[in-house]
Amino acid sequence: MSLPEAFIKKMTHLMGEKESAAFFRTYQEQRAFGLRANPLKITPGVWAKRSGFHLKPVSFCPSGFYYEEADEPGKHPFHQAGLYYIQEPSAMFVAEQIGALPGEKVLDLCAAPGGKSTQIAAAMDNKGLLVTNEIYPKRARALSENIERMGITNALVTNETPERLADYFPGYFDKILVDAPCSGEGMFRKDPEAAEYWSTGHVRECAALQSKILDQAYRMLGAGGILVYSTCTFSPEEDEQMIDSLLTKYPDLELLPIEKTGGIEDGRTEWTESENPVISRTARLWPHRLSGEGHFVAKLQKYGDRTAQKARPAKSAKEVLLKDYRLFENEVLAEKMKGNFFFAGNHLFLLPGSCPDFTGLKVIRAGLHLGEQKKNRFEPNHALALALPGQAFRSTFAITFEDGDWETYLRGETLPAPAKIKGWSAVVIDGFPLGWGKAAGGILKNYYPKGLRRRALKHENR
Ligand SMILES: C[S@@+](CC[C@H](N)C(=O)[O-])C[C@H]1O[C@@H](n2cnc3c(N)ncnc32)[C@H](O)[C@@H]1O
Repeated sequence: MSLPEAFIKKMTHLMGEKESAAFFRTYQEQRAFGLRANPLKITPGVWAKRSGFHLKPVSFCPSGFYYEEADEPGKHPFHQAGLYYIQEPSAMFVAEQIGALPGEKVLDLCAAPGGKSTQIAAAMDNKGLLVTNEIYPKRARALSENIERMGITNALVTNETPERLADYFPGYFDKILVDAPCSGEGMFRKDPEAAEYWSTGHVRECAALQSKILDQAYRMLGAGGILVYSTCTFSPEEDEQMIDSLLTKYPDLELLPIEKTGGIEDGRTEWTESENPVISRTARLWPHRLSGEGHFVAKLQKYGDRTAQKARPAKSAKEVLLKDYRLFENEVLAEKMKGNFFFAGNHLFLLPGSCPDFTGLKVIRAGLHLGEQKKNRFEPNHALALALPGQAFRSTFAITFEDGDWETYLRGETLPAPAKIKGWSAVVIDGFPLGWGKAAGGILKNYYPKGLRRRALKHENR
């Protein structure tokens, strides 16, 4: 592939002749492909055995695997069932650094399409609150779809600017990830368009934007809280220099060490003006040092005792309004749902535990979308099928990968149903829910969402 002249010159100057030669050689080689098993649905070990793909573990992510391009995991129905997320291998290192725990309040500020958010949510085991935000509406919708597919029930998906979010949540979060918009130098192999768009001016613009986003992240971080900053670019202006100036601007931030294995290297102190040795605590993932693309990661902590601020809790719907839902639940689900129910118009959600009042924020998904209250009846949402295990449904319509009915189902067509299956049934592939169907008179009506039908059958690497 062809690289911008000014980029070649800059990297050669920074790295020296010998190292830059090894670095540039990677652009002639094929990149590595990765996917991450979804522990909310299957343990990584079991997944590796069942997948049928050619998998090798990613050393720095316990649920991560390299796959071979010919495996085409984006076309497999297990992808639609949310058993894994296709993700560039180096990117998997970032969310591991957050160390999110069940019950915490975590923010992913620049989250679409959701690679890191889905990894963070898995670490939280759907407990606590994950605010996952994206500034652009279309990308926020893609993020929301991925949150749904992976069976995540503790997320508020927001479509806000960092400024508006910070006005709403000052000092609120235990942990924040800023996976910043950047000049994307580390992704030139994966996304050659980024190379066409590259210029030294664009690097400067990105750095200015990142600094503003970090200011807002700092405002939202509680005392004692952890902030992880990452980019997929090599430019020191967006990486070490960004962290150097952040430490000067906010003396109550401390740069924490990152454990580096599997070819991950220290950040380059010598590429900052201050040459502050602490900068070496940051991490660089280089394509010539490991099997993956370029990334930079820094982990910081705000001094002080853990005193993240509290917010007013969201108001929950009265039980009397849940009558039709409860009838549906009684008929279709094996167990009764507990927690804070919330109506947005006719749509019913089960909110994440300790969910704050989000009136006034642009929220496009609030916890688990249970379904829609229709006239005198309740219709389940796709998210409900994907959030529960196969055993959670009283009636299931079972298909297998081998029988091929999954293709008919993902195209949105009806299927012949055995007479014993009646009403709402979860369509399960090899035991894993894929979506809803409704059986009557020997036919299974298809409730696979229209917007997903076409996409479900073509390869997508988001
Ligand atoms: C590197 S991508 C995030 C990738 C994502 N974390 C993942 O793992 O899938 C950066 C995101 O920042 C968003 N973004 C762009 N401008 C922004 C801004 N001014 N404030 C916040 N986010 C912004 C982009 O739309 C993009 O989705």
